Amino acid sequence: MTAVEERLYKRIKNGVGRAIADFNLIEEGDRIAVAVSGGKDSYTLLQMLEALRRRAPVKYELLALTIDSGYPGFRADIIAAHLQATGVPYHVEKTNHFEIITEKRRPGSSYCSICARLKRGVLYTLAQQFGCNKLALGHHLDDFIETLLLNQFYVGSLKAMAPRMLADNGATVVIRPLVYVEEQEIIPFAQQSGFPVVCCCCPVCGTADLQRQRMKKLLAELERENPSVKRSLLRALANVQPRHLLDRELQQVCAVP
Ligand SMILES: Nc1ncnc2c1ncn2[C@@H]1O[C@H](COP(=O)(O)OP(=O)(O)OP(=O)(O)O)[C@@H](O)[C@H]1O
Repeated sequence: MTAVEERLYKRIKNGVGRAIADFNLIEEGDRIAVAVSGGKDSYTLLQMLEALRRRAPVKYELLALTIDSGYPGFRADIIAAHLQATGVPYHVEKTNHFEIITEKRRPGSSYCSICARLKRGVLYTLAQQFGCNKLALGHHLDDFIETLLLNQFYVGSLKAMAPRMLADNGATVVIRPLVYVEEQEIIPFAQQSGFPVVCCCCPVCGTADLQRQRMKKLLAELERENPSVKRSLLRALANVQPRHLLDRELQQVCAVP
């Protein structure tokens, strides 16, 4: 590793360590399922959690989980070979999601959201089946703030993502240890690490989610004027001033007598 590569590796690892500490993401005895899609983010997540595990005073175990949704051309074998090489135990689950979505999707409904919902359900089930109390997902800082903006611009709600939350199944704790890591750190890291990134091969791969693309573009424009705009938006999520919002339920909580 060159000095520059080493610095990037340490910066990402420190960011993950900080998130773990700030949000109590990992505790003694945890068995964590790491959702690995074959994309740069979840490969990075797995590498960081495994590097930290080897030195952590807290004992925890990892299991990598990959869902093969059945899209023709999806190279689950490439992911499996990589996971095998990392030494982390893993499981690849083949599903018939492609068939289900093709048959059941109503015209106009979002392909990505149905696909993500189906995958999430299987990930929760598998985590429980394999005795994992937590599920780690590869969402990073940009995902958090793009979601924050999307919800404000298009949904009318003030919410982003949770770094730690109890899943709908009431049993699995979902964690997002890359919350402090920017996508522009992950891209060169994935390249320098030689991760075998594979395409999900779904029919809308790379063309979907135009609103998210719009947010990315907007943030890139703003960043040219203010290079710390993304960090500022992330800080805003940790610095909520309920008295200066319009939510009437919150107003009752903070009501001035
Ligand atoms: N097929 C899959 N198998 C296992 N986990 C998945 C799969 N698809 C998505 N995930 C999990 O959900 C997270 C968010 O999914 P999304 O499709 O938004 O991926 P992404 O932002 O492109 O990230 P990545 O680079 O890891 O694919 C991923 O980082 C990963 O942890």
